[in-house]
Amino acid sequence: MINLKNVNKYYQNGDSQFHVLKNINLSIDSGEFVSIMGPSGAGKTSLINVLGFIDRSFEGEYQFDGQSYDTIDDRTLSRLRNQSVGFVFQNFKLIQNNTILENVELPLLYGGMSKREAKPIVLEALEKVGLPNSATKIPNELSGGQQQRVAIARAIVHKPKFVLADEPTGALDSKTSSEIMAIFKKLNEDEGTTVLLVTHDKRVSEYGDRLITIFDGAITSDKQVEV
Ligand SMILES: Nc1ncnc2c1ncn2[C@@H]1O[C@H](COP(=O)(O)OP(=O)(O)OP(=O)(O)O)[C@@H](O)[C@H]1O
Repeated sequence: MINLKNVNKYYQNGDSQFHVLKNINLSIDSGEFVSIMGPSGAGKTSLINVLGFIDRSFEGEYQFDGQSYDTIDDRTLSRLRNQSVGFVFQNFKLIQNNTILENVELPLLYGGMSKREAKPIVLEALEKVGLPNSATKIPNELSGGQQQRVAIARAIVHKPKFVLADEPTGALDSKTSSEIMAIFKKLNEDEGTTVLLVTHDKRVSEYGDRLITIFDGAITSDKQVEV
């Protein structure tokens, strides 16, 4: 599904260039659960931004489902992003003035669905993340762990090709982190959801079936995790 070939990325800082992604070659198949670990500044977020069709200013090739997308226009790219990727962030990024239902329905409405059509699909997604009775609440009425469940529901509601989770447990205590990771694991095992997860936390990374380590902009190891 995902195929990065010789990807290099540079940030321009005035006159100097910073080489943030170094010759990245990476293939990820549908259904995988991949953890990406590396120290702060290693380039994890930069890599996620390339993988999630947010950043296209890189050298090399990104083939997605066999197609190279570097020549498509910005509007098509953003449609591809909306349809193909579900994002989960460390700080949830929910819209505080909207209800949980309104937060989770957004990817479906972007895809052209009516609110009436979206509602049962949203309720099913909330059920999957263990929040069956929260649709009319607002994010502030929920705990951090519950808000992250809402963010996961929003990320999966439109059945994207893959979910990108950037430090999804970074703001949570260890018990809540385990609960959140159990949801990702269940989605991966029961629904075949492809999960790409960035974390600093070794215990969190162990939920994945494959562990990629990135150091100084380069992939330094990439291996299946023994069970
Ligand atoms: N827009 C930018 N312009 C210049 N340098 C940047 C920019 N964004 C990131 N960097 C630098 O690139 C390096 C990698 O950043 P990146 O955010 O990808 O790392 P990371 O592994 O995600 O780190 P963290 O775990 O702290 O989030 C860092 O040294 C950072 O300072």
